[in-house]
Amino acid sequence: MAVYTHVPAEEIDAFLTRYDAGRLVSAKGIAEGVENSNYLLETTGADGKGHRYILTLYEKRVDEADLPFFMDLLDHLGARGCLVPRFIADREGKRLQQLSGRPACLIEFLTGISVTEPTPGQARAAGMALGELHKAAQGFAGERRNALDIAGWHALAAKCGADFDRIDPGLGARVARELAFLDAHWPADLPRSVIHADLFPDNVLMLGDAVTGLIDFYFSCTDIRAYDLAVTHSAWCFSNDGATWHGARGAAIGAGYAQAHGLSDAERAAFPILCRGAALRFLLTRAYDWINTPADALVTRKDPLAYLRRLDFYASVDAAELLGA
Ligand SMILES: Nc1ncnc2c1ncn2[C@@H]1O[C@H](COP(=O)(O)OP(=O)(O)O)[C@@H](O)[C@H]1O
Ligand SMILES: N[C@@H](CCOP(=O)(O)O)C(=O)O
Repeated sequence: MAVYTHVPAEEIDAFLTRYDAGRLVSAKGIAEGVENSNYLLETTGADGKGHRYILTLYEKRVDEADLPFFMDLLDHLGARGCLVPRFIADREGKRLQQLSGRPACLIEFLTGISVTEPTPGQARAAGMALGELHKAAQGFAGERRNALDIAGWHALAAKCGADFDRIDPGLGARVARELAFLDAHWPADLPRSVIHADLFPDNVLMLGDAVTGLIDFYFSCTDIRAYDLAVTHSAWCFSNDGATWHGARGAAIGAGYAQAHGLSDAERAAFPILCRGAALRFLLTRAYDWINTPADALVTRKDPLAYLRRLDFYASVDAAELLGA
């Protein structure tokens, strides 16, 4: 669940008076998500016809100073046809507010559901949506360093230290070996751009095979563009526990991305290494959370070993296996 800050309905109703959004009809905490507190709001709407919004309160992991980057990025992408939610400005033009002591924003609600077992058709649509996002991101002037780059992985691994082996005996040594491999082989000259960096199925809203929204840009940053495809591949092409590889989804994601954006020979050749990096990144953040989240916390911890299984798979295959011939 992800409602860390509980906001009384009266306070949300008063908050809404700053906007042309109507009066509050209902506010429901959203269980999905792990980073922020999210509410689904129903209001009477400025026109009395009823309207839905997302209210997000930013918790400790999102730095308030980064919010203008995310807001400008979504404006840029939205203006170029990407289905992304806009941050809504109040009557004074302010998009960032304070609510219950937290930075808070009112955000456009997008329809659609997140799939849990994507079909190849849905994987293809996700690959296309990522390619279109990368195309639309061209010309975006904002930049944000990826805190979870290779240096960030080293820092996280150091913080986990001896605790890795409490998760799985030998995990610390496996992570150290992988970091050494990636230090030696991480590509230095692939094209970089703004990337989403967390395009998991729960961050893609769909109706059937059609993408209706891309959400949760709070990890977006500037990094190797094809690394974003590797992150998406790692999230969409396996069973949740990482034990089963779905090759048809991999080929579909690759085909969708190639159609919408294109993938160079150099990006394709580096793809298995980029996937190893992606798998290690999520293994590390999940391991850190596993170690540091009390077992009785309200948020559900995600299994780091599901990403160790992906990592082992990526270390054993080539690009043709991952993306189709
Ligand atoms: N703009 C939106 N439109 C519709 N639903 C949304 C929107 N933003 C968030 N949600 C819902 O809230 C959930 C959590 O949002 P998310 O941004 O992934 O949270 P977190 O940053 O805490 O991981 C999503 O899985 C989705 O169900
Ligand atoms: N996608 C990450 C965790 C981040 O959660 P999100 O709800 O912000 O996508 C993972 O699965 O480890």
